[in-house]
Amino acid sequence: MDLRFHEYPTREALAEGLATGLAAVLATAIDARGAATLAVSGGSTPRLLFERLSQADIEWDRVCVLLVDERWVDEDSDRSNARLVRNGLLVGRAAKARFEPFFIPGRTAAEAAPDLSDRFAVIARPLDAAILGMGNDGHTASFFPGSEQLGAALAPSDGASVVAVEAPGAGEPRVTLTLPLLLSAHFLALHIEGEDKRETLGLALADGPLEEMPVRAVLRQESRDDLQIFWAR
Ligand SMILES: O=C1O[C@H](COP(=O)(O)O)[C@@H](O)[C@H](O)[C@H]1O
Repeated sequence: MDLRFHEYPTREALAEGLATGLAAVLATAIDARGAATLAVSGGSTPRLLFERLSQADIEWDRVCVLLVDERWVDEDSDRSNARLVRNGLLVGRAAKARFEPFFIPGRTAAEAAPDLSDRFAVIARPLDAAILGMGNDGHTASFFPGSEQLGAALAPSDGASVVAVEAPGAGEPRVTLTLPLLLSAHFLALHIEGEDKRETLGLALADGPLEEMPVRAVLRQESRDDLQIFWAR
């Protein structure tokens, strides 16, 4: 598999390099279609990337930003991925971007998922860029080991673009974009940092059940041997 592995000397250099690449992808989409769609991960890894990307000199008012997954918590929670995006990415030049959060107050993830699926099928097609993260349990987006909904998230029989997910290691209930939608992204990257994540990546690239490390669903896609992996110590 021809995975493209980009190693940077520092996390700052990685953020600069990936932000520059993403800005070019978004600018190209804007030139071609007049609009661009960017799906980003939450968690802790993207903070520096968001800081750099928010300064990119592109037509942000033509960019739609969404998350690849969300923890089903209110935006005033530290666990909210939407909060991270609003505070970290949608500032400076990028404040003009349109953000499409998942969380709907007063509804559970399971209740909201069908409506979100319909809505994001329109919003997210096409995805110009999708940046995935990875947990040391081998999850990516909200594709978690031990989740009853993993099959539906990886191969939705009804063509869903968003599914609700629960898993022992997930903390709270979540929603996630489904794998087919993520794989449709023109530019698809996995952004990981630290020796621990590199070790986890090594395990994920080795033989073993996909269900134990769902990130394998992305790494083993022959149709996406252009997956770009960004890593810094
Ligand atoms: O829960 C999540 O975790 C992963 C990895 O997060 P990190 O803190 O290890 O960077 C993230 O990619 C995902 O979007 C998030 O919901």
